[in-house]
Amino acid sequence: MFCCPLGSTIYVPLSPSFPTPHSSNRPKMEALAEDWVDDDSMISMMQEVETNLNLQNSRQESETQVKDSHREVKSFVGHLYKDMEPLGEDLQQEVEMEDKDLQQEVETEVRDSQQPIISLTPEQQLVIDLVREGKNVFFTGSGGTGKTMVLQHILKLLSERYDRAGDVVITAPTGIAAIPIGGTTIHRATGIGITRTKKDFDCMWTTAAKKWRSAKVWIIDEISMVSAELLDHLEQNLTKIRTYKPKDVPKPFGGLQVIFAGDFFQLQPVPEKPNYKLKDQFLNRGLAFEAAAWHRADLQTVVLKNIFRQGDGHFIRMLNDIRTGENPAALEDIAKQCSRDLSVEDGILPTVLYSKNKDADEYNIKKLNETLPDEKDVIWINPNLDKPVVLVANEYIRPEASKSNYLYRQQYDQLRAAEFWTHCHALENITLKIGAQVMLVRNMQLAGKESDLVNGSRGVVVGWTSREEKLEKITWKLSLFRTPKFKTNPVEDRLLHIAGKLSQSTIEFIPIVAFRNGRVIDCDPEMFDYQVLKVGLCTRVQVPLKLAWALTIHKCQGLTLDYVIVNLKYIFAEGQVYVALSRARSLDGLQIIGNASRSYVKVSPRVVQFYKTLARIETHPVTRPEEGIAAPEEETVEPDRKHTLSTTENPFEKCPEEVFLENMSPVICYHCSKEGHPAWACKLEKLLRINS
Ligand SMILES: Nc1ncnc2c1ncn2[C@@H]1O[C@H](COP(=O)(O)OP(=O)(O)OP(=O)(O)O)[C@@H](O)[C@H]1O
Repeated sequence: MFCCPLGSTIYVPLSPSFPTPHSSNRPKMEALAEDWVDDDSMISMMQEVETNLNLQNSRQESETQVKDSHREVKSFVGHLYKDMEPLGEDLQQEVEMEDKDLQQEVETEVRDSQQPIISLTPEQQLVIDLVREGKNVFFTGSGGTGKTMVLQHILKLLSERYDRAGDVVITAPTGIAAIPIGGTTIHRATGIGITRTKKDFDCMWTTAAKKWRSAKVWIIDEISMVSAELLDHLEQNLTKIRTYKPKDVPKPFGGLQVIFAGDFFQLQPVPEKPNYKLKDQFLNRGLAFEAAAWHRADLQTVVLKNIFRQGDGHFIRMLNDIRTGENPAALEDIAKQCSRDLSVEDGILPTVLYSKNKDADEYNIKKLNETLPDEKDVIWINPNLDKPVVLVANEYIRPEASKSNYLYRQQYDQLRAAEFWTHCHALENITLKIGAQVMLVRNMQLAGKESDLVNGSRGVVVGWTSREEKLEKITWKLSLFRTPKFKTNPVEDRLLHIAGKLSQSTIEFIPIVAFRNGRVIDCDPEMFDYQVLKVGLCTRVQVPLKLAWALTIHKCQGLTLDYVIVNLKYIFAEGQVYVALSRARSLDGLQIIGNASRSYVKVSPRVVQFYKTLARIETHPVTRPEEGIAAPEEETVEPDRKHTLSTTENPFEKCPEEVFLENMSPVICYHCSKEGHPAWACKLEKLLRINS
């Protein structure tokens, strides 16, 4: 017995009856049942919703859509299975003789269906254990130590523990960082919008107070880009919002469990320029660890030490020198080794990283316009397809409340307004043509090292295959698979999974992409999901590609790039050189252009000081890590305060001042820039001085 591989729920399309903010050129949307939901129940649900929403005009249209799409799914699957009788041994041999290539493809499918298993390092496991114990946690580490991956494990754990919408608030300072973890920007989650003055934080009371009162956990990824001033203002408001009974004792963050992840040696918040016309201007100053709120939170700190992105110890050491600023000349050393031009391998050009958006955008458009396919590299299936093809995504919204119409509408509106639609890494429209330089925007989870295609893997469009042709191929592979030779179920699952994704997309032509590791694959439309806990799911179905002639350094934070040119022109920010260089997997795939002066390596002394202090307060796992390549020791200071999993100490409960005294050394006032006191105490200090 077979079932459609995508689950068992109903997708509601973003249709004209529920206009979206950006629906202008979206194709006609289909509603598709993923499993065998009978037509009548689905239609009656749609009827109910629409009657209540006074959308009678669209009723007939939706009904037809539902019927059409059901018919489509059924005929689609029927089509796949019509030739599914197992082939006899003779016929099988004949097939093998006739079509070795196809046979190989099937074998690849078998291999790809075996998912690699990732085992966590002790430090990564420790983070998860501390979160499970309900501790406030900050975990950090160089680029590529698995911070994002650990967050994904944490999210899984928390989704099992909490079952109400809004229990876990997942945020990051930018949309680009928030979307991959299924989160939203801090400004949006707290309802403060664009903050120009301190008064703007009052919006939290009107827009988000109810939500924050019932929240249990707050996650912030890329914490290095959150300013101390922002964190303090939010924490003060949160504490007030959540301490509403007179007898309640105020707790840090109003008693929320907070989880912060990030690397302060990477990109930092941009302070606002003072505008003296604005009264009480919000200036976005300081780094998060300088906030009073940080110290109040009594964070358990874990430093992830094993780097997985790069495999070459020498490169890792040089990157670390640049990261910590210990040896800025390492930039010149890398530049010496990487100043040669990277060769064009199988038509794949390296991605150029620019500091400025304008440079990256201009370069991408110029290159797309210039690109003419090199005949020998092209797999032609339709000569007209040397023209650019615009691939338009299909988008679906799936609210969770299917019983209450009022709630359904509320959830629908919430999902429709999600930032996901603007920040999803797969674009609403993408224009490609043969020869276009592209990169993956999601991990392909294929087995074996050589098949490792991840978010950031570079390739070139070498041809197109039609959806029709693809479906025929899948049918053929399924029939081959069902011979005694290929018995394992994962292959069937995988093929049906691909078929399921195709059924959710109206994209007619699918790009064939040759990647640097030699794999040539059809980049089928993928489902990009964005789950709002207990509210529902937004899904964009699009090919997982984006143009990759150029990117900005800010947009590549978090990516692994295997073929990259770093343009050092206009490098301006602290941590920017490190972020750019640490995207590369190896020196072989890295080129540096521009004057590689050590003066470009900018590292904040406050960050250096902070990481020195961390060596004293970090929590250590009971055993030492064994996997990955250990980053060079950042620090020679012997840890004098080792915490283990059994630590129960909570200094804040004893006396807040003691916490500040213990951690005094990194505290710098973002208000007056002096060391030794947090900003909120600054005014107090001035007063004391005047009084004395
Ligand atoms: N325990 C592990 N075993 C194998 N691979 C791992 C492990 N942890 C992380 N990785 C891999 O290392 C790569 C980098 O991980 P990830 O992007 O989570 O790092 P990061 O610390 O968030 O990097 P950055 O700071 O640059 O954003 C990913 O491909 C991830 O799958």
